[in-house]
Amino acid sequence: MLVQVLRGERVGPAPVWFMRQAGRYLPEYRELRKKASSFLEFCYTPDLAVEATLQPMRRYAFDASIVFSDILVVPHALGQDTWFVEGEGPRLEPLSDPSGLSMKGFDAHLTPVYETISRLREALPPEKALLGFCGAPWTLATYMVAGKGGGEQFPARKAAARDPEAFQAIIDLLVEACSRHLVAQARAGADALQIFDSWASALDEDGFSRWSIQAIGEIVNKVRAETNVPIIGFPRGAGAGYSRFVAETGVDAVSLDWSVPMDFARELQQRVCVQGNLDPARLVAGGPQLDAAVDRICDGLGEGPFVFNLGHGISLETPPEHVTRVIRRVKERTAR
Ligand SMILES: Cc1c2[nH]c(c1CCC(=O)O)Cc1[nH]c(c(CCC(=O)O)c1C)Cc1[nH]c(c(CCC(=O)O)c1C)Cc1[nH]c(c(C)c1CCC(=O)O)C2
Repeated sequence: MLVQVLRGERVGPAPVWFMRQAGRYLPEYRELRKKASSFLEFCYTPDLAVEATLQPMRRYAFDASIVFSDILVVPHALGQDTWFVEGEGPRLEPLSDPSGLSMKGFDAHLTPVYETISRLREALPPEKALLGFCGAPWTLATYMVAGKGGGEQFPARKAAARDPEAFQAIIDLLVEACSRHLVAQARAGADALQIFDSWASALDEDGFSRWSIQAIGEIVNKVRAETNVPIIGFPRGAGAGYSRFVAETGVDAVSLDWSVPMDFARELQQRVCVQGNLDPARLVAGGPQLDAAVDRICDGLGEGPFVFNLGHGISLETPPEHVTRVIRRVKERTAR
């Protein structure tokens, strides 16, 4: 069902899944997480990654499942030292010379992710879609250059402005790597793919054209040449830039952050399927304001091709029962 909707059909009730639907807000994940000494080891252990992916599918009536992995497995597979500090987030050895990175050994490094996907495709009922994903080149580059997240991605913006040719070389390598990674996920059994440009918001207009739209457009072309699975783009915080993103990248669907106004979302929906865009803070807070926000999104977008989702990843603080309540409400509100 998710796949038809991403291709532009309107089906009722709307499919629902949540970005980061697996993970630390679930007690069963926190328990499972103890079985690996590091987060990356967890991601590269198919038994654990399969189980973490399935946990929210057992608890909730989600229509789609997203493979448990991380966007930073790509720089790691290219040879950049990458690790996660508990309670802080990702750390990488800041990239000084991209010539140290290479595609050699890339596929072998990521084999556990593909094995996780093929096992998941077998374990999930056929009506539940399985999503593969990658980070967009710009977002990956922000972590690779700075060695961590945060700070409005100043180090990467500075690097791109100072030496665009050198920065382009990093982006080109990432276009190649992300395309390979997405195609391999589709071949392993992913029914749809999402490209997370989580830090698109940090770019000015020229930067957005070159580092987000152009790079993602190239990935879309490369992936389309090899598979026909639908592709969702998520240029988080792109604002008015969402229009050009939709027109120029060729994505099948666009995921909207919570700042996108409803009228604008409906305009975008004339061209592609839209996904979104509940503020994760509303999901944490719960109560009548949550119901009202869910209704507003369903009523505004439910008539066209639409996937209900959050405007960004689920918060750690989310009470699990609020998720049940939202899914039920979306199903009622978008039924026909
Ligand atoms: C920017 C980004 C990252 N990773 C991801 C993005 C893009 C989406 C977004 O913007 O949030 C994507 C991602 N990361 C993870 C998933 C799969 C799980 C799912 O969606 O259900 C997905 C799709 C697991 C994860 N990735 C991470 C965790 C938490 C670590 C742990 O459980 O030990 C999980 C479950 C760690 C991670 N990974 C990353 C950060 C910044 C962090 C630290 C912040 C945090 O802890 O939430 C990089």
